[in-house]
Amino acid sequence: MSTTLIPTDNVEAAARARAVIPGGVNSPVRAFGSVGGTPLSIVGAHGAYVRDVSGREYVDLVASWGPALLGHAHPGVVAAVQEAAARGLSFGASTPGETLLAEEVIGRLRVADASEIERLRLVSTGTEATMTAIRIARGATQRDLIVKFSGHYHGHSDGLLAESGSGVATLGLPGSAGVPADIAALTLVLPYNDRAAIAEAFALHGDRIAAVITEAAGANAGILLPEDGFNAFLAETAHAHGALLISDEVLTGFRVDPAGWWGLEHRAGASWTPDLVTFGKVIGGGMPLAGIGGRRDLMELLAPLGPVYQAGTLSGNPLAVAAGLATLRLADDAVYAHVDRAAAAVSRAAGEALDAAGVAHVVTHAGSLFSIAFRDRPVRDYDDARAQEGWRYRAFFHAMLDAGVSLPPSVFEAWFLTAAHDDEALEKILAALPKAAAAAASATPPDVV
Ligand SMILES: Cc1ncc(COP(=O)(O)O)c(C=O)c1O
Ligand SMILES: N[C@H](C=O)CCC(=O)O
Repeated sequence: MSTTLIPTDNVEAAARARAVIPGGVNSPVRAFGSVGGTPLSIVGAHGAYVRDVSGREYVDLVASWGPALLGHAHPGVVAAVQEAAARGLSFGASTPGETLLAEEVIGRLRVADASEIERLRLVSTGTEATMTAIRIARGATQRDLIVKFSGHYHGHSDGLLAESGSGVATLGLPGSAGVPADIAALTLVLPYNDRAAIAEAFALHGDRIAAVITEAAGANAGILLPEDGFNAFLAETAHAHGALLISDEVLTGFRVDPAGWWGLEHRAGASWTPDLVTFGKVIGGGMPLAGIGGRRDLMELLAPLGPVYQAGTLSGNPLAVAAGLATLRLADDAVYAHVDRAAAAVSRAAGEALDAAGVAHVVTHAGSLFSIAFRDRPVRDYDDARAQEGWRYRAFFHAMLDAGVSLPPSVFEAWFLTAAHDDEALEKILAALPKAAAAAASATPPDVV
């Protein structure tokens, strides 16, 4: 028998959740694993704010881990979902909306006519998108090995969890139990931004590598920015050996630019093109939706046209498509300009507050995405990210939370601004920063009593 009463404080909500849900969460990053304390149990959100079970509101810098580009419950997105819901929740058949969304996505990627993204297949999660992209790459090349980078996160499929970022990094895990050794052995994990390591891997295994999968810009071990020309180098190296480049834009896609990270690099003059690209988060506007895009010859390897199988009862769900389409149509240049300005204001103020408190730190940006690492040198790869004084973030995070600002509960996650972060919300964040910086300054490492 379940009780229908909703808890009215986070402690009770977490206790009840833990009694029926492993760890009390449906995704480990929500568990406050590295910052400690009681996870928020959220009952609602609007604009730049989330509200917990106790009725307390927080300025939100998690943004559902990225999707809420326009802010929470944007009226235009909610109306689109309500209209779609009134027509039926799911049909298990094609819908016109899917085509409109694919047209919108492909159109956005036509930056300077450089895009080779000609087809899009919709799935429900970023995990499915990267898993499918890899299957296409293996089907196309008839090869088995995959290259990924340590500290990058591509979802939780078996072959992609080794030295993964996000929750795997937060919990300090090397990967995941339950992945057969034979599967793990098919993934070569290399240090990010290390061209020599990549050249060596291709020299040794080039005829067995199906694809390199990379976050377009790393954002799951804090921000790991690709060095100048690094993505182009990956494309050239992969292509020189008959392998493909899969650019994972689940997090960056449609968030850092109307055409994602790839669009940002192209507007700055780059000319590389991924063979396959994966989307998630913003493409679904807060509903479960993701996609794989690519050249026609590769994408038409997918069933029913080709031999690579992929399917999904709820793939292209009409409510999710309605939310994604409304979000992308509303996300005009003014939205991106606002998010860029808001991110610049918050990151600058955070840096100034930490400077004033004498805390060694480095702020790294990938467009409007940014993160703070507690070290005095740039963060180039996962080893650098792990070498920081991450324990300072715990004190910083809780001081912000006490002041009514909800940050990502891990130093390895990016901060997300939205179009709904107006002056009032930004002022609340800025006002909270000096105290949080002071808390970070006086924090002690976990083994010091
Ligand atoms: C870059 C990247 N790829 C893939 C994923 C997996 O997406 P999902 O959580 O929707 O499975 C995520 C985040 O979760 C991500 O940040
Ligand atoms: N860092 C992840 C996505 O980008 C966090 C989302 C999750 O795993 O729940």
